[in-house]
Amino acid sequence: MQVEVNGRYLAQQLTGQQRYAREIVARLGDRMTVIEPSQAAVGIRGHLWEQVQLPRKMRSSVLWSPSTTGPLSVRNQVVTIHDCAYFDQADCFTKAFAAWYQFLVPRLARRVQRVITVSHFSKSRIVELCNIPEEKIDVIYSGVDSVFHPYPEQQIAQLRNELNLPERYLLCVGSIEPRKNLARLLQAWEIASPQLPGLSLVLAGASGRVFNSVGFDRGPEGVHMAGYVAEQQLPLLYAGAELFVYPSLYEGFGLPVIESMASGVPVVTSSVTSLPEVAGTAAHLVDPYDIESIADGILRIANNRALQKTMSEQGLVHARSYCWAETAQQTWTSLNHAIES
Ligand SMILES: CC(=O)N[C@H]1[C@@H](O[C@@H]2[C@H](O)[C@H](OP(=O)(O)O)[C@@H](O)[C@H](O)[C@H]2O)O[C@H](CO)[C@@H](O)[C@@H]1O
Ligand SMILES: O=c1ccn([C@@H]2O[C@H](COP(=O)(O)OP(=O)(O)O)[C@@H](O)[C@H]2O)c(=O)[nH]1
Repeated sequence: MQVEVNGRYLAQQLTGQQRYAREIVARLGDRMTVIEPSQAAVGIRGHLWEQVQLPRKMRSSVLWSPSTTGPLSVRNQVVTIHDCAYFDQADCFTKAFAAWYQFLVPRLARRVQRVITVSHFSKSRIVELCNIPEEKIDVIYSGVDSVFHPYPEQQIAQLRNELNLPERYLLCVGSIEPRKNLARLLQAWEIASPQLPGLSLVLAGASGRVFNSVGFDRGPEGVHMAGYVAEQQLPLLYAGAELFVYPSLYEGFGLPVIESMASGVPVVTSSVTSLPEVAGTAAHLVDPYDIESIADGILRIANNRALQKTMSEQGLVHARSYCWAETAQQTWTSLNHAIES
């Protein structure tokens, strides 16, 4: 049995949802046919393609939509809904994006055969906001690519040269958008940085059409905005960091947390939404709405080499429980469950 895949993700920049789709398709490719849109199918054109052209291109009986949206006319479908941020954090997105997702996703969730999601936190929000029974949803954790691991200093130094990075840095990776809480991170950095001589903060990620403003254009002094970092460079960027700081307000999973743990870097992240579930006991958790709490988390770890080493070891062990091959296997089981029903 071949499953057809909604390939709208192929026309989008690689962030969390697109990485998820790509990693699973790479492992189940022999059993899947990806229906590809044209490269121009982004934004509204992408949604039109998904609703109108994609159903016409389908041949087999089951469609998997891996990135939260899918065609409403196709009932024989499994959709992976990553989060409900367009409801719970609607202000972080443009009005049009939030309104369309609020209209589309609950209807889609009710129509399709099964729903997959990436954390128990997201499952609870989908049950409530999309009004579907919890038995219809499979929770399947995302994985981490084997390219994320500790690297020798020589290779990291080469990347620092290429990207013109500071010698010693704390890192945050994520789109430049309000949900990632960068404005509070910068305020916390202002409090913490005088006690961290020689350390800079590096922010990696791009802004996007669908997000509201984060409230600043340039990072203040001591903050290096690296822009979108190509995936070939990302493993070294993580591995070179002394600490990963990710005080996000809302995640469905939070791939960068596991990517940095797999890179051997200690993590400070938020105590809300999916992040405590995904980070387990291997990260230091802070209140993302409290600037002092973020600054305190940074200082506790950045100033303590012994704690950094312990957290790095704990993170490396914890990250091993997230594996794309396992994610793909469980996804196939869920798809088969839908096919059989
Ligand atoms: C970085 C970020 O916050 N991503 C969110 C966002 O995803 C964007 C969305 O899927 C866009 O889709 P569309 O073509 O329908 O406008 C993509 O273009 C962007 O590349 C994505 O970043 O919203 C998702 C839904 O809440 C969320 O899961 C994802 O983390
Ligand atoms: O400059 C960047 C910023 C992010 N990413 C990748 O984009 C994904 C972001 O994951 P997240 O779960 O934060 O997804 P989002 O909420 O941004 O969609 C991660 O796999 C990152 O490695 C990347 O390749 N380059």
